[in-house]
Amino acid sequence: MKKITKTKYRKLQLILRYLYGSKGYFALAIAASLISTVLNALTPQIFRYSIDEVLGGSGLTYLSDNLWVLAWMIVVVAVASGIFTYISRTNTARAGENFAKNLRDALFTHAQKLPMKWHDKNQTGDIIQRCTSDVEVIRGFVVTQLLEVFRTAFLVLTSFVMMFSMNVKLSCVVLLFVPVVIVYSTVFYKLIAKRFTTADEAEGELSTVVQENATGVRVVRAFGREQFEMERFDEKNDAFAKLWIRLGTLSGLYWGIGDLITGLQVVAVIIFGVVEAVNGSISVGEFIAFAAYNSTLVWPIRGLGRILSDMSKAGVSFERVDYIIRSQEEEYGKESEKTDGTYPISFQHVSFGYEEGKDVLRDISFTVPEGRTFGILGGTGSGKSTIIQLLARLYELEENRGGIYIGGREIKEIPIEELRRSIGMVLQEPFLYSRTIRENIAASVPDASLEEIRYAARIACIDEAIMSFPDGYETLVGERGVTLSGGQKQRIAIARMLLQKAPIMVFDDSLSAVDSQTDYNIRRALKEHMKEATVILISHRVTSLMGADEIMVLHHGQIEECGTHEELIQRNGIYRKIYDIQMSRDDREKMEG
Ligand SMILES: Nc1ncnc2c1ncn2[C@@H]1O[C@H](COP(=O)(O)OP(=O)(O)OP(=O)(O)O)[C@@H](O)[C@H]1O
Repeated sequence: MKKITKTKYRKLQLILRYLYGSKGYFALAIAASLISTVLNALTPQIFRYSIDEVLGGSGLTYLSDNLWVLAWMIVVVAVASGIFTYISRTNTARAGENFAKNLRDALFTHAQKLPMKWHDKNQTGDIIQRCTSDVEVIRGFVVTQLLEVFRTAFLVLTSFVMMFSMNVKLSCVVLLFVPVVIVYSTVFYKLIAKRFTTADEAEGELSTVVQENATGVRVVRAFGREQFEMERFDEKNDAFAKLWIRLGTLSGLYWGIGDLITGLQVVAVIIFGVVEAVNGSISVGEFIAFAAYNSTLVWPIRGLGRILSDMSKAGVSFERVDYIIRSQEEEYGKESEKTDGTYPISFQHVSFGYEEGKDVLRDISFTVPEGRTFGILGGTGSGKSTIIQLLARLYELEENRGGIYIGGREIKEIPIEELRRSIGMVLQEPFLYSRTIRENIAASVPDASLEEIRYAARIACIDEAIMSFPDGYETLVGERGVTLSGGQKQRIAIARMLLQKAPIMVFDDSLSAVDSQTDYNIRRALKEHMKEATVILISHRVTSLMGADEIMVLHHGQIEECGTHEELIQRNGIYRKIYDIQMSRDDREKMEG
């Protein structure tokens, strides 16, 4: 029970937090809705007067002679009620849209700050769904259901006050049905909530399949996996449809039983009302007004069930959205004394595993003096990328598992933005936005001039290729623009990183898609123009690394050898073996000569 109250409180907190900028609209919507409810409650009283006082001829001669006054009263009440309903609806829509916008903003911003470990655990399709359809469900809850709860509670209160003022016995008959409807709604509320969670999860899985196939369309085609993927989609689609059919069946049952209860309530009011009227305890006008109140009550109370069931959906969506909001952001890093302006890198006895008990790096120690180039060579899965992910704190090093230092400061002590600003990275699989080439290169420095952009592109040996496109640097990348080769993408990513002018530069196998000659040209240009940077070069290719000041050979997460190219060649170990395999005699002569 305590837990339920706590989660309900949490939901309320969530709503209030993101209602900023729309509380006024919301308050106005509630006020207008309440006024319109009171106005609606007046109409049966006008009927009652018309019947008892005018038709019954028991007095109020002015009204008997001027029936049009009553007609006008009904019209005025209806128009006023309409105006207030309009005010309520428009303000509700404003409040709802504003709320949804705030929530989407918060989710997007928060998701940007969540650690890589979190992203590894959560599927993209599911995250997208939480940020879109779940937000919509919550918006619906705030806009419609929450307001409806206020309105229903007020309507029930007003109607019962009116009914009790006319006939207590008959009012008690109506009152008896209220708990029945509420109990039955709550039972369904629980059942529907459970099925909705399953259906929502299935939707997440379906979105993931669609998203994977859309992004990996080339792989699917290249491997002729269309049939397999279609079957996989059909399976998920079937499961999803079945869940919604089951949900529909349950809803059908809910509405059917609801109709039955409503029918019984109306019948009970008619039977008891007629008996009371025959006994003379209620006038005809009162009976008709009573029936009118009863019928205005029936739907909101029935609606209460719908609201509760919708609330159950919203409850699930709240949990799903809250899961993102509650997830811990990356640690920002403590404010410490400023850097001394140097950027040597040092790893001291670093061990790391993505999962507990499965270390992918074991006792790694090395130092890269400032302005030097450090090469890392190793087979796939040997832990090369992990080293740089730890350096940029994309993954956190656990306590007592070694230390990573830049300029003598442990990286945990460096504010994360400062740390990442000082490390320029070109990742193994470069990501380019569907924007122009200029915008893609300038992503690291949005206000860079075209001249600066072109300078970076020249070092990355891509300027010429870009200029050969009809739109040059304004060429669009991606689906609506040019399709770039893997090597072109890599070089654009290199230019983007160079523009950042970071004191540390990391190339994670980022020249793998360019030919040996271009690889060589880029490295030469880099050496010439970026003399001061501390560079980490990761590669499978010995030729890419042989110019480095020091080379570390990784094998299954451990350091196998370390030294300059010449030292490693002379040592006759694994480096020498790789060198011999990779280089044909001709190549060797070309490189050495
Ligand atoms: N996000 C992750 N979650 C779990 N395991 C991971 C993750 N990233 C990498 N690994 C595992 O860690 C090990 C080292 O991976 P890493 O990417 O550092 O290797 P690598 O040397 O860069 O390989 P490659 O040259 O193929 O890129 C691999 O066994 C890999 O499966």
